[in-house]
Amino acid sequence: MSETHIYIDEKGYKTIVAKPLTATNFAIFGDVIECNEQVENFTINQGFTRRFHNLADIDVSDNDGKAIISIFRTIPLEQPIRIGMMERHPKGSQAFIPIGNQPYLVVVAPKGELNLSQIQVFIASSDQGVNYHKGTWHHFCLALNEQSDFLVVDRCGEGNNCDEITFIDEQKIIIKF
Ligand SMILES: NC(=O)N[C@@H](O)C(=O)O
Ligand code: NI
Repeated sequence: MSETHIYIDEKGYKTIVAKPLTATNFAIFGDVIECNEQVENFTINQGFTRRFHNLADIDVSDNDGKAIISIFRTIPLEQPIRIGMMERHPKGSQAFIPIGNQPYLVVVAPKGELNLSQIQVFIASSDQGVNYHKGTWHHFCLALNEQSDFLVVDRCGEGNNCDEITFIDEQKIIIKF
């Protein structure tokens, strides 16, 4: 990825404009969990259910880890939201599936050494979940508009599974959408 997504706004602040979340534009970061005709789907349960099959790669087995399900009840940050941290989970994937009806923000950067110029921001609909692949840099869960619940599937196990980087003021990035 060459071009940066960051520009300097009229007040001199680093700024990123959020883009709509699609499986294609999120592919290097992880999976988008949604029902659409592009994913494998078939009817089950005597035709009363359509199964949208195998939507995300849940990768939690490092160091005998296991998958757990939690609910993150999240309140929105004050706007304009200014990104001041990024984290990654080196031992496992982490999936967020919205339970309510609100959109939310997804802030990511590619695995490896964190490169601030490669941060991307997506706005996800309440019909879309995301699964961060192991090592994908991301901001912690970002609700929009109102308190929102997310069903979270991630790893429980031995060893550190959360590397966090806090930005100095000049590195912080405002999100516009
Ligand atoms: N700390 C924690 O469990 N949450 C973060 O990993 C997050 O991505 O929200
Ligand atoms: Ni996380």
